[in-house]
Amino acid sequence: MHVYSIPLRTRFRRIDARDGVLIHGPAGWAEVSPFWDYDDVESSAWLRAAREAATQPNPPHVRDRIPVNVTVPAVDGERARAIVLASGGCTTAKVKVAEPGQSVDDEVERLEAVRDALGPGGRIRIDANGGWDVETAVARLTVLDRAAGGLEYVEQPSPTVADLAAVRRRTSVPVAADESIRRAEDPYEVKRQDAADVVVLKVQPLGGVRACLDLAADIGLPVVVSSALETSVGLAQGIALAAALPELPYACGLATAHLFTDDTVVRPLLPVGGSIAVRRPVVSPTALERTQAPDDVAQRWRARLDRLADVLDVPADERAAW
Ligand SMILES: O=C(O)CCC(=O)C1=CC=C[C@@H](O)[C@@H]1C(=O)O
Ligand SMILES: [Mg+2]
Repeated sequence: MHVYSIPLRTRFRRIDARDGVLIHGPAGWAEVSPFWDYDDVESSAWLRAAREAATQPNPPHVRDRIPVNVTVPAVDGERARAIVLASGGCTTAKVKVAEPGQSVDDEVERLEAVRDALGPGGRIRIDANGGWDVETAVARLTVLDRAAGGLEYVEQPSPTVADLAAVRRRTSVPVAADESIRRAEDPYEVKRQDAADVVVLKVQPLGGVRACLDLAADIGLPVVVSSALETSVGLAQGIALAAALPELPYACGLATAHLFTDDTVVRPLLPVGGSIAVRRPVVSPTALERTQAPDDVAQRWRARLDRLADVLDVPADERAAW
């Protein structure tokens, strides 16, 4: 197994460096990188996804390239513009909003800059990570929809499924559910409450590519595959899911290798012409050496991985092979 620690180019999700574990199995390398604020039971889904990737081949794919969005963190207008222009041809941008400590003016500036960089034909979606109450969301969406020159959708404007349903009834901007799917006890509640137009699926938190394919088939809503802010080893599972889905009407949030200063593979999964080629990237010994976590971080991960393996009752011989 390999424990990595890689600085991010810009602070994202209130973290400056990302760390996690790569485990090895008969089908290749796989990533386990639950955020540190997730408990062991929630994080065990991430290990379930990695065990699938390490032991089973990817399901058959129906497309060879995955259209992706550029992800724009909560940066100023100038940085936002530069990120879009350096995105590898992405014509859809996902812009972070509702960042603690920032104002609506910061968001307007960011969205105007992204629109300017994309041109009139580009698509802009925003992600509030559940940061607004319903009233704030409804008011903010009017302003931000105008600043962006039209929003494709808003991802998780408010925390609960009932909130999403309420926002959705009061705005013309389509609503996407992210945390209400990947952190929910019952992801189908979104469908039952008519709370979203789109669902965001992330392979690690939802327990693997096959679990996501089943969820997509059963929930009956359009799907966007997004990353969990992973190295290219983890991203490859998102790519595998996006490649296997029968329908893929939107660009996916899988262009996040750009947010990292380094990667665990020879050729990171980065977009060219706005899409990422479907392939499993090759882990290289030199990349592993470069991204090796300091001892204290590595020890914390080894202990955490053991606890997650206990939750899933992983046999000793399988653990030893990691
Ligand atoms: O969807 C994307 O464009 C990139 C991935 C992304 O935004 C996220 C990855 C991981 C954790 C989250 O805070 C965040 C999200 O909420 O979608
Ligand atoms: Mg999100």
